[in-house]
Order: sequence, then C-alpha cells, then structure tokens
Amino acid sequence: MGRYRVRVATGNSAFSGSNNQVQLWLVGLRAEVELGLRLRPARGQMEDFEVDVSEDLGPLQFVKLRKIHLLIKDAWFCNHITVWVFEQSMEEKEIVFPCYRWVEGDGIICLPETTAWMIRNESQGLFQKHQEEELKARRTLYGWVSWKKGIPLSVAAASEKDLPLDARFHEEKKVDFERTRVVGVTEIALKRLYTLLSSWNSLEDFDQIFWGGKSALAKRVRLSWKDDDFFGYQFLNGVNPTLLRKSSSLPTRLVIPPGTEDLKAQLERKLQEGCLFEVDFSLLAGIQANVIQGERQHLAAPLLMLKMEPDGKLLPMVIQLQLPGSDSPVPPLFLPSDPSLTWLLAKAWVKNSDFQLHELQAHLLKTHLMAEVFAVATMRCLPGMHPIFKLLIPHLRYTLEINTRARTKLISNGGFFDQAVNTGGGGHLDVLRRATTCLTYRSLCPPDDLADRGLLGVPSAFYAHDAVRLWDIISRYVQGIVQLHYLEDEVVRSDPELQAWCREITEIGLCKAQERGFPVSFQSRDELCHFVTMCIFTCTAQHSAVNQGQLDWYTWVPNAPCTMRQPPPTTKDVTLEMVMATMPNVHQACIQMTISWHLGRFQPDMVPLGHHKEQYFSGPGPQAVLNRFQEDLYTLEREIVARNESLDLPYEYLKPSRIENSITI
Ligand SMILES: CC/C=C\C/C=C\C[C@@H](/C=C/C=C\C/C=C\CCCC(=O)O)OO
Ligand SMILES: [Fe+2]
Repeated sequence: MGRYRVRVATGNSAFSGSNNQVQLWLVGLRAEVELGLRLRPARGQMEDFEVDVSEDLGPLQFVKLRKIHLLIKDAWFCNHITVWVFEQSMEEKEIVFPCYRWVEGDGIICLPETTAWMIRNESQGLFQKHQEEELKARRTLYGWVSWKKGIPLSVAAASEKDLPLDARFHEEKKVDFERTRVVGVTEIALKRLYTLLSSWNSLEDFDQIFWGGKSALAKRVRLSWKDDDFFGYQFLNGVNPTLLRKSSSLPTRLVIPPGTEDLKAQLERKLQEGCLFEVDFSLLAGIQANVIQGERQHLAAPLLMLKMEPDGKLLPMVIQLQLPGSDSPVPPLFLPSDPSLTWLLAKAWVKNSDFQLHELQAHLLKTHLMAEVFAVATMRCLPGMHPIFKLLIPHLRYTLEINTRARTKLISNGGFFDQAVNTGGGGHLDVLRRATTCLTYRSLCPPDDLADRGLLGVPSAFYAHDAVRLWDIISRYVQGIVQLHYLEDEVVRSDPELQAWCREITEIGLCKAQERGFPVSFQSRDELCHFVTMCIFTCTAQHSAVNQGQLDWYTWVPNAPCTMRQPPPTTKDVTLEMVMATMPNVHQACIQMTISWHLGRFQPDMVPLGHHKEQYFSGPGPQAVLNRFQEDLYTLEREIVARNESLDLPYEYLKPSRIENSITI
C-alpha cells in the first residue's frame, strides 16, 4: 500500500500523441492494480498524476498499458513511464519503465523496469515469461528473407510500407526524404532541358550541370580532379578508404612489358623502401556490363600502383586496366608520362571501378546490409530488457527502412544502378555476391583491417588514424556497459538470448559466415565487447566514412564516373572525343549528381554519435559510462579540429559531431 506518482511521457515527433484513451496497471512482485485512469496522451507532453493504492504491490516490476479506441485507432508513441513510490518511512524511489515504441491496437503492452535484467533470476520467472512472449511477437514482426542468393539476408518487407511501425521513419524524416527525392527528380528534368541544345564535347561541359556544387570540397574536386596527388589522396581519405593496401610484393598480375624495365626497377625500389601501395579491382573481372537505353556499357578490372612520398602524398605510378589473359597476355600499362588525355582516361577508369566497389562493397554491403543483419537479429533474439538490446537499439534507428528503400529504388530492376551504372543490369548483384564471399570479421574491425592493409601509423592516413581512435572510444563505452551487467565470463557463456543472437547473425543473417571469422558464440566478455564494438562502429563511424563523401567526391562526375560508355583504351593515343564518348552522358551524369547529393547530404534530423535521447538504462552506473563516452568523443572532436587546421584538405568524415548515431541514409 502507498502513494504513487505516475508520469506518462509521449514522443515529440508528429502524430506521437493519441486521441485514444490509455489504461495503466502497476504490477508488483506481490500484486497488481489497475489505475482506473483514462488519459489522452499529448505529443511532447509529460503528464503526471498521483494515486493511492491500498494493496501491497511489493517491488514494482512492470507497468502494463493498453490504448482503448472507441471508433478510430490512433497510434501513440510512448517514450517512457516513470513511477515515484512514496512508502511509509521510506524516501521517495524513482522507477523507470522505458518504452520508445508505437502503441497500436488495443492489446496490453508490458514494460519491465530498467533494472529487470539484473534481478530476473529472483523474480519467480515473471520476467522470463514476459521475455518469451515479447520475443515470440517480435519474431512474427521481423522475419528474414533472402532478397538475392549469395548476399546477407534482409528483413522480410517488399517495401517500406510492409515494415513494422517501430522500424519506420518518423514523420519529419519521411517528409524530408520524400521532399529531397522530388527536388532531385525536378533538378534532373531542368538540367536535361537546359542541356538539350548545348554542346557536350569537352570536360568543361560538365559545368553546365554542376550547379554551384553542393559543398566547398566538391568545388575543389572540380578544380583539382586531374592532379595526380589529388587522385592518390582519395584512396587514403576520400569516400572509399577501404581498398588501399601496402604492397608486400609486386602483384603477380602486374606483367611488365618488354622495354619498361626501368618501371620495374622503380617499383622494386619503392617496395624495398616500404612505400609501395596498391589498389586491386580484380573483383570486377568478368562482371557483365550493363546495357543502358540500348547502349552497351563497359567495365574494367584495374590495378593501381602508388608510391608514398616523404611528405605524405600518395602518387600513382602505373595503371593496368585489365587482368592478363589469353587475348591480352601483356595488357598495356599506363603511366603518368603518357600523353595527358591518355593518362587522364586511365585514371578515370580506375575511379569508375572504385565507384562500383565503394558503393556496392564498402557502403551497401559492409555498412548498410551488415547493420540490417544486426537489426533483424537483435529484434528477433534480444528482449527489450536485455542490456545488449539497450546498448544497440539507438544505433539501429531507421536502418531497416533506408535499406528497404535501397532495394526498391537503387539496386532494383529499373533502379539507379540499371539506369546509370555500368555494373547495373545484374552485374551489381554479382559484385555483391563476390564481395560477400570475401567479407571477413577482421575487415570490419579497423585495428585488424588497417594492420592487414599496412595503414597503421601512416601520417597522411587520416581515415585510418581517426577510425582507430573511434574504435577505442566505442570499445571503452561497450566495455563499460558490459562490465556493469556481466560480472564474469561465465555470465556471458550462460546467457541464452545473447548466444542465440550471435548464432542468428553469423549462421542465419550472414549465411554461415563462421568460415570468414565471424563468431558462433561468445566465450568471454572480451569476445562480446569486440563484436558489439564492431556492430556500433559499423553502424556509425564506418557508415559516416563511406557515405558522407558522396556529396564531396561524386557530384563532379568526371572525378568518379558512374558508368563508362566505351571500352577501356588499349593504346596510348587517346583523343578528347574518346574521353567524352566514354564518360557518362548528360542524363547519366545528372542522375549521379542527384543521387550523390540525396545520399551524401547532411540529414536534418541526424542524432550525433552517443547523443541519443532515449534512456533505456537508468541508474548512476550506465549514465557514468555514457557521460565518459560523450567526453571521449568531444576530446577526439577537438583533436580532429586542431589537426585539420593545418591541412590543405581537412578530413572531416570521422569528426564525432558529423557521425550519425545509426544508418539512416
Ligand atoms: C549511389 C548509391 C549506390 C549504392 C547504394 C549504397 C548504399 C545504400 C544507400 C541507401 C539508399 C537508400 C535509398 C535511396 C532511395 C532513393 C534515392 C532517390 C532515387 C529515387 O527516389 O528514385 O546509402 O546511402
Ligand atoms: Fe548510406
């Protein structure tokens, strides 16, 4: 018996309130009581009321709530319920029941209090029963589907409309996304009109559709894209810093034609000096090229060799556009000393190939589709009271919707890839399949990946430096939360939901990825922390590193052509007509610019890394861990700002303030 003050907090997004009435129960260890209230929750409001309860409820464990609709069903977004207990001779006690979900229909929803997972074993199985019912419902809502064979599984949803309401964009996000699509389509139409009667026979003609550039760096790209050091820089710190690796030997595919022995001597010298680097696009070899509006597009599978200069500049040394084969046992090598247009076209072929592997492998597969596997497995295996659910859920916001939209608009039949990309038309799916077969656990963990690629400690590798710093900061955050909930390794080993989550990711979502180093169980807190750190890093920092740069590096189309309309050159006499006949045409270039802006622009409702408002945990312990996380991020922010001040090209994509807390675009 005692007096209770109850606070009902409603979300702040549009339509979060409800005209339906809400009924509440307090459920204690010894009894439960219906509060007899009928409140209509209002958007952005916290509504308090007090009740005297005659029964002895015992320690509160759940709040139960139900929305009652007479005529119209009106979903309600409940943030949380907070209860203060005033009991005789005891000071006031605050108990929080997090929700952060839509309340639809008229079923009863059970909210466990925030520390429930810690006391679940002593509570007569009440929490166990709740968890089982919750997961049974979630497994119905979040199903797996194989969208295309050979790539990670996705959420079962033919379009975003089929997703559960809790996985959908909130109104503000939806309105902004749809508005941007309309702006983009309008811009393409206007540019087509504008260029109908104009020439398209010089590289400067791309200016006709480059309306002012959407970023300062995009304008710099337009001015400097032809420069070799600017070209090389992008493989360290551009929109795709994931392919560059330090050479441990001359690649076997690099067949040196007779008469170019001095090149071989230069390469070997750089190799000995430990400053030879390579980017190999062999993954594209033999991929079927797209046919766009009846015009066959073309693909290459380049190898690029570069040398790291003492001043940190990365300069291209040689480009081989095709793998040696029966029809071309010694493919021509293109050099910086070749005629300028020849060398420029060879570099353009490298950047077109980089566009394919960046968007399909680094961006779509290694961030978006990985995050989707984490999201579906989390919803299917971890109950809302589980500490790893609470830790991860803020980093999974909106990901299922943006990925579903990608499957219906970008990589679908007739989508962006089919309309304007030379791997479109099905080749893009083969690239995804090939990239999936070489998707290792190590490649998703920067300390391992960058060590394997020889990029640790390289002074001009700013992505590498910032990625390792962020990994360490996220790792400390994850360890802080894990150590509060798992007091020894045995607790990890004997957590059935956690072990099921691990297996669901590796064996189901990633299609038996244990062969690629992914775990099928966690035997220690360290193993758990490493994996969860990888999940959060992938959903935040890594996506930021490969998404934001689309706006800066892809809107000046010649710097990263989305398609190539002529075969790669096999001789050194390249003309401007050949270059313009190869580069994307006006329509394809307009589509590339629009998509790059749509996907790379700053999201107006973005939540910066570590600054989500939802409070799934409560108490001083988790809050102290989160506070330390935010402090560490702020320290890194200041470090990066200071470092960037001395750089001609600041590297901004891993500045914590620019890293979104989840993959939403
Ligand atoms: C250029 C993008 C290439 C590959 C995709 C890589 C990652 C997925 C992407 C998500 C996109 C999701 C939705 C885009 C939908 C529509 C865009 C506008 C086109 C249209 O509306 O027709 O990550 O950002
Ligand atoms: Fe993205």
